[in-house]
Amino acid sequence: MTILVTGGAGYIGSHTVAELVQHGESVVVVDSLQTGHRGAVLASLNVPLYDFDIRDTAQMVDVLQRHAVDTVIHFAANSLVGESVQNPLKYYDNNVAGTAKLLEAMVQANVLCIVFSSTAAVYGLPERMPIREADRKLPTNPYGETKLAIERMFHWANQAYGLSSVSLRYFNAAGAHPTLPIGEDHQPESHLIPIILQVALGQREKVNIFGDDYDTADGTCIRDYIHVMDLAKAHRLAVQYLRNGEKGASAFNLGNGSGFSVQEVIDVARKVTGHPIPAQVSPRRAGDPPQLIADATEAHRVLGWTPERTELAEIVASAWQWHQAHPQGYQD
Ligand SMILES: NC(=O)c1ccc[n+]([C@@H]2O[C@H](COP(=O)([O-])OP(=O)(O)OC[C@H]3O[C@@H](n4cnc5c(N)ncnc54)[C@H](O)[C@@H]3O)[C@@H](O)[C@H]2O)c1
Ligand SMILES: O=c1ccn([C@@H]2O[C@H](COP(=O)(O)OP(=O)(O)O[C@H]3O[C@H](CO)[C@@H](O)[C@H](O)[C@H]3O)[C@@H](O)[C@H]2O)c(=O)[nH]1
Repeated sequence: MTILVTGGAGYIGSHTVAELVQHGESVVVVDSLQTGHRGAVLASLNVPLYDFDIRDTAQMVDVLQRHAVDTVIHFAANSLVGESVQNPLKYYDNNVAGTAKLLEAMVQANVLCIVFSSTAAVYGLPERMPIREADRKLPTNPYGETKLAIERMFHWANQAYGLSSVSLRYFNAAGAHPTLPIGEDHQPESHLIPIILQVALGQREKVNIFGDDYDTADGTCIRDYIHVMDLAKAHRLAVQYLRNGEKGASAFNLGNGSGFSVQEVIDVARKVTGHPIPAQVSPRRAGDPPQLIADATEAHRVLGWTPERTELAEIVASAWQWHQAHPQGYQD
């Protein structure tokens, strides 16, 4: 039994590949390398990397059959909120049409289990905190909208083709692998923690705080930061859940259940790095909800998932270790 990982050369995908390999799984990666890195896959030994687009149905069917794949983990997507507002069709094409093409290949190859990278962005402006899976979903940007459309696609594909799926709604991924040389390298970087650490490395002058007039204790946005290796573990458990014969289309939040403001993240990073990390308040970023905190009780109850690296200082220190060792990222 082999697991095919789309987007396995990307940030969360590569950590999940490493986790699977370390647990004795046979893994194959399909990644167009549009934002991923060959080196991120090379770090996990003996994992074949096929460099093609998930919309190439013929190649996908061939790889699914050749490697006797039983489950797909699907990370491949575009995922920049701001870009999705500027260019929504790119997101509908790569995320929604891309997933439709992937499912077409899976149905042809009779591979009927998928674990999917969904997001807290499906909720939009949440009706209550912490957020539960059944809460209202009204995305505030095309990125979240495409992820929600894909979740709905799984529902209908279940009815029509018997596809079983688990959608994992991540909150804010951060941190890096504790031993292998893999970590976060997005070009350009838009995520808060790596940006803060680039300031500590002297690569940026300061961090911009996007708004300090939100209705939160210190006025800055609150997020639920979750270590990338805890996300990786959840994918391994979700595959197990499907292999145990679970049918249908389920969805789980993945977060620590505690929120930290942008200001608090900067303060923690100052302690971890020993750098003053200059910060300045700038205007709000369009589409940012004030607060996103997960209720991940269901992932614990159903998948048996318990995050292990829950302290924010530990998560920031893990990212800091990677950025110090790889100040220019993968350099590919
Ligand atoms: N980073 C986060 O905090 C976060 C939070 C919630 C959800 N997600 C979701 O998790 C997934 C992974 O995020 P990431 O931060 O690791 O992103 P990433 O950009 O590092 O990884 C995505 C990978 O998919 C590949 N890819 C994209 N389109 C492809 C295509 N058409 N065919 C083949 N390969 C393709 C890219 O080359 C890249 O390697 C995404 O689906 C994203 O929407 C991320
Ligand atoms: O230079 C920066 C960058 C970010 N922020 C703020 O920091 C917080 C976190 O931002 P970021 O790291 O960009 O993450 P999010 O926008 O919360 O989005 C992430 O988390 C979402 C789920 O919560 C996922 O859907 C997205 O894919 C993922 O990028 C937000 O309040 C931002 O406004 C700043 O103040 N300054």
